[in-house]
Amino acid sequence: MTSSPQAEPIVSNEPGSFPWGVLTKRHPQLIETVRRQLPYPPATQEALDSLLRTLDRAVPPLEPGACDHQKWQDWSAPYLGMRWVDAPFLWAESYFYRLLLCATDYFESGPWSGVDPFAPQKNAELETPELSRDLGALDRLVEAPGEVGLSAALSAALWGNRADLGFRISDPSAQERQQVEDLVADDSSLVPPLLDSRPAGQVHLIADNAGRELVADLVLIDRLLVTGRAAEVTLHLKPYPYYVSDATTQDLLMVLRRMHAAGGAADDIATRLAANIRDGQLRVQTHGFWCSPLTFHDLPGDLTAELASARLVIIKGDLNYRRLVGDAHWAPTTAFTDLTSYFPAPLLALRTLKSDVAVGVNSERLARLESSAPGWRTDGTHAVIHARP
Ligand SMILES: O=P(O)(O)OC[C@H]1O[C@](O)(CO)[C@@H](O)[C@@H]1O
Repeated sequence: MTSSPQAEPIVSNEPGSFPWGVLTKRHPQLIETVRRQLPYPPATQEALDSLLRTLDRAVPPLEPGACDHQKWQDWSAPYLGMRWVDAPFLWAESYFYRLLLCATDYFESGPWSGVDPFAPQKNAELETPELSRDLGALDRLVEAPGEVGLSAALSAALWGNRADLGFRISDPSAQERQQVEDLVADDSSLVPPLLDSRPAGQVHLIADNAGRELVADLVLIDRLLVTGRAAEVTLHLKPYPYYVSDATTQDLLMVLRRMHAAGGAADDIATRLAANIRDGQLRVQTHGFWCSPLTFHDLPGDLTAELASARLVIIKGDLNYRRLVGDAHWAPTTAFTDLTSYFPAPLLALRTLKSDVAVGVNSERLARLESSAPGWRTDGTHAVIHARP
């Protein structure tokens, strides 16, 4: 009998460690940013201040009557009352974002209902020169022939994951650091054979960030549909704001609008995708699970059934990757395929590394990384393409 690999969950109580920095520095900064960027009334400012105060105290319960209170009560019961940094990192981050939405009355009826506290940051990104440059470059990408075009679209979707606003809050220089094109692991050669068995099948893309990353994801989706490599695509978005820049339906609409406004190939792609949404070839879905503090080992039955029929599930970003393999101190040489054998469909993970989890790295590469690039796991310069047929 073979046993599944095991590892200790990542917690944040080691001063100076990456997760410690997220919980003790980034989260307070984020509360400040939200408070500054939107003109919240006094009661909301007080709720945000109160959340800020709890961050170096005990983890508080969700208010009774809050949306999904019972679910969060179940997920949170083991950790309420302990220090934030002693709880599993994955759970603590997720719960922080849930409390932030509570503090800003996101789920309450009233004037602030459904107002995205991260909208100013997301909107600003849509006006950056970097995004304009990405949109302008699409004119060349659409002309690239089959394999070259697919590979360029995959690469753009991979590196688009660097554009993550939460990450930039605590590390503003992250975008200036050079990306390392030599991937830490690269299974991209497995992708064409996975897609090309006939007839074309269903592809699902579990999205990560809005803005630049979502533009790249939409270009990849368009490419798959236009070239007949996917018969239909399902795009999974977050049902509500999460981890600062995670993409919601509202963000999708903003991005499509920005692409239309750019003209050229960007406009053509947005026009095709809007038509695909109208005719059902591109389905946009949200599910509460994507904003839960759980790993994909706990995918609910409806999502498992849906993903099981996919030809390929594309999983974007760092957080989804942590949820896929488990947010634990794996030995980096642990096989990606072993950790993901439970997943109900063939999968492709596109991730730039922005947290400590690392798997599927061969031992020579690992030795080189450890000696020459000590920040490789967390500084956003390195990336992996992992596939499991
Ligand atoms: O947007 P992404 O790629 O999922 O990255 C989010 C990541 O940012 C962090 O919040 C901190 O870098 C990680 O904990 C998380 O995995």
